[in-house]
Amino acid sequence: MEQKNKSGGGKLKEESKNSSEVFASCSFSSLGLHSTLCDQLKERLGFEVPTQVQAQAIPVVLSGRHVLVNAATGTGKTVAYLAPIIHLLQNYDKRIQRSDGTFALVLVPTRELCMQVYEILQKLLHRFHWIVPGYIMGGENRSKEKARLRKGVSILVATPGRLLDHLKNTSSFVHTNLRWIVFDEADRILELGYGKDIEEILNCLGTSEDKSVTRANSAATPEVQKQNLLLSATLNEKVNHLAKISLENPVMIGLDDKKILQNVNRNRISLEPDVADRVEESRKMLSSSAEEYKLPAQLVQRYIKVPCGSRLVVLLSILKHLFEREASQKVVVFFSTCDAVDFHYFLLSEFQWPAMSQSETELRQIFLGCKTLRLHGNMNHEDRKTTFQTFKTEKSALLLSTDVSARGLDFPKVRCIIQYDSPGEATEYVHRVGRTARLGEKGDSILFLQPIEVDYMMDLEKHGVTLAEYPLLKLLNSFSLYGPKHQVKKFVSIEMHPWLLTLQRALESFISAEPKLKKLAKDAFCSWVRAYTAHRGELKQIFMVKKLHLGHVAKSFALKEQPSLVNKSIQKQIKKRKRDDRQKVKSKKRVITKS
Ligand SMILES: Nc1ncnc2c1ncn2[C@@H]1O[C@H](COP(=O)(O)OP(=O)(O)OP(=O)(O)O)[C@@H](O)[C@H]1O
Repeated sequence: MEQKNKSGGGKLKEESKNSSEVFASCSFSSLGLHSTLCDQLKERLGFEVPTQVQAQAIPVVLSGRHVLVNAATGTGKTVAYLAPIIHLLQNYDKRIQRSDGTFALVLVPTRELCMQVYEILQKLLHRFHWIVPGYIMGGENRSKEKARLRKGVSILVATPGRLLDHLKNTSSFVHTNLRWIVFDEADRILELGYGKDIEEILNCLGTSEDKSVTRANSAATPEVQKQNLLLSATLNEKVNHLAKISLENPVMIGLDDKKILQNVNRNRISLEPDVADRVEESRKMLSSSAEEYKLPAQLVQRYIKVPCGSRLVVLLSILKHLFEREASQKVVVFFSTCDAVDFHYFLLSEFQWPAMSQSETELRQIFLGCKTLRLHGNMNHEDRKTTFQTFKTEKSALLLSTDVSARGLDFPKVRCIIQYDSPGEATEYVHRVGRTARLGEKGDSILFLQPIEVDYMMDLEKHGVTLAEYPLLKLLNSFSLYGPKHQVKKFVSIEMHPWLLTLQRALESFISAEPKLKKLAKDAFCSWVRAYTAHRGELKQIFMVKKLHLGHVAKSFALKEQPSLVNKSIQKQIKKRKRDDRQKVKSKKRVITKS
């Protein structure tokens, strides 16, 4: 408390600085939005003034131009496209009707994001009852969706697979009046392998590269002015193609001239002041592998270097520290696989502490006394929905998740993001950490790296991401073992720290006594190694499976022994790689001796 008071002045200054970086100094109505819509923004969502990205994007969308928006996570991109679309729809001379079908389509990569955008839409449309919001997504009941589409949905939020399904099979789905297509998290939609679906969708809707098709059709039907919008905090070369086939002379927001110039210099491209050329330069920039990503300036980013065998105990220690330091706390931990999420979820929900109490009377209690939730793609649809809503509303909770939560989800007040398993692509790093430090709020992120993986930081640095080291030893020394603070004796390395050793022993005996958990640990071990072998491209040089010590990996799942049966195929792969490498070295030596 004292500390808070001392730093109060600084904190206030910092907050107002953050706020001026995030918010614009104008009002929603000055951007041209209808007064009722401005009231809704204020009353239903509590938005007083627009964010910077909203102030830039809203007038452009209102003007009818195609747009590509690249702005940091948590800067308000959702309302930047929803508000102007609603304004234009309510402004039609003749009020639109349900029988007119769909006017705007918002494509999103995940079901959770679909629900989130739909909820915001509902709030904004409260006083525009003739504009009907709706959503369709994988996992939902198709016939109910068909019925909704038959009645008519004016603004439809959808995941690509399910949308294509209805475009092909629901004849009563009216989309002849479609005017807007929004790709929210455009790059992720494509990364998830929806590229083909998107092309098919654009073909079905008559909005593809061959713009003549649209024009030819428009001769028969009254001309509908089409407008497409692409948004993401990270754009990559995959978006290039989508931009090419779906955007006509777009306005680029967030791709500032300085960055374009940097890229022009890097690639020795000549820059013309003309808009079309700017677009082309920006596209070239997007395909550059070293694009700098935008991260919230106030986000404190750290890495923690942990030997493989100590990963689990260090994770538990950090979580314990976070939840004991602040009882009201929201934390997300990212894992690479669904099995890993399940294992850690059950472990954290059941692991009791102290496992070996010194006195008979000492009570054992759950190690981590916080509400723990999990979210991944293998869960059933209803459980996913419940977790999503619960984590949104809880004041204090821990969410264990795969990358299904990494994109676009807006969980209020998340204070810390832990990337326990590496995100792989730098874009995923950006989106994972983007679940905290939203809209100028404070946030911390911690990236776990094994000593053999530290080169990953160089990969992040290429994208303008730099991390400081987390003070692990200080944290470990703060734990007391059975009552009085233990004496920190000299120990050779982190993994020999008495706190970690005690915790590891406790976890291992707990797991070995619980067959259900042991099975989960083994499954998680296997899929973790499989995921590790699946890193792509240059990352394979950093995350080298042959450098892993599988016994230590097993230890990180609290297994005393490395599972032998289950990972035969993986071991074969590793042995083969080692053999190949040895042969390469031998043949090189031969070449050298010959020459
Ligand atoms: N003008 C505003 N005033 C106050 N809060 C706002 C405003 N605009 C957006 N917000 C809030 O900011 C948060 C982030 O908004 P949003 O989810 O749209 O960000 P985003 O840029 O799409 O993030 P991501 O890249 O992670 O998808 C949300 O909680 C939203 O309610």
